[in-house]
Amino acid sequence: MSAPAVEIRDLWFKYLMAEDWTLKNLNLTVERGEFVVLMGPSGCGKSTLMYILTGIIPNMVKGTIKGTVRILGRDILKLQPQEIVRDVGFVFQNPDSQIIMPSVLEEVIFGLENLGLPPDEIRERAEEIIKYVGLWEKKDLSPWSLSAGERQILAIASVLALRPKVMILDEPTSMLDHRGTRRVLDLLDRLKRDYQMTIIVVEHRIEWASKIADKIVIMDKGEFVAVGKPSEVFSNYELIMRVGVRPPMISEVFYKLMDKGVRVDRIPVTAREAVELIKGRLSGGR
Ligand SMILES: Nc1ncnc2c1ncn2[C@@H]1O[C@H](COP(=O)(O)OP(=O)(O)OP(=O)(O)O)[C@@H](O)[C@H]1O
Repeated sequence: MSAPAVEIRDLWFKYLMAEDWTLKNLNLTVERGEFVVLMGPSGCGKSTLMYILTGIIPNMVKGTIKGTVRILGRDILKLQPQEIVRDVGFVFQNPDSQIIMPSVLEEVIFGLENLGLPPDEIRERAEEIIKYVGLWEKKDLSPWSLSAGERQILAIASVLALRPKVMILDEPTSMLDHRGTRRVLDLLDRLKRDYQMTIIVVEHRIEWASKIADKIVIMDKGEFVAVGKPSEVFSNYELIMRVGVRPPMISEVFYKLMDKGVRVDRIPVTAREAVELIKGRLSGGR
């Protein structure tokens, strides 16, 4: 039986100069092909966890770590960054921090050159991925002539070209306008559909997350306080309110109905689920 995509066991982390633990006793299993959305208030430790999953901690940022983190069965706390990038792709909040080459095509080629592939194969792979993400018309342009959303798509394409088995994205839409956000989220939808890639993304767009996520992980003060399907996590009204994560709008409507004394069998997380619930109730009442 193959190992899960990610296994985090009893993970604790404290930054070098910090007094308190930033991550406290984290445990999580992400199966291959799962789409996980990580949420939580600012400063709760989301980026810190992403840095551990990608090897930035402990290779570039130091601190005290306890516990184990296995990706595809390998203990990544013991691996060098170049060994980790074989399996794990990382996309930062700010796409501009990853761009260095003068054209879109060269940018994607640049990352592939480190893999030691024959030049023809590098070009083929780069062209294929640029077409897939919809930047073909712009392949010869400077990355700096693209919109911020397109630059983030380019950053994702450069990582995808390396064919990672696990993609980690830390708030990839936080610097984008509505249109840029839409493009990035649509691309993540397609990656899930077309490649069943294991994806862990920090993202606050709750309506989108509720539709796409296999698993939602809610973090608060360095701990995982809820892990489960969107419907399980958002049905926990008290917890959602305590942590201060905004639930899907449709869930909020049903919380309010509950407050008014209406019997609610289950909290829906999408409009479609709500329609089914209401339809069931109306036809049952006839
Ligand atoms: N290099 C560092 N040294 C010491 N403390 C740090 C360091 N980097 C982050 N922290 C602290 O660790 C805690 C968690 O930060 P982190 O960036 O992981 O949170 P986050 O949930 O990603 O926040 P945000 O949503 O605002 O990006 C914060 O209290 C932060 O101040």
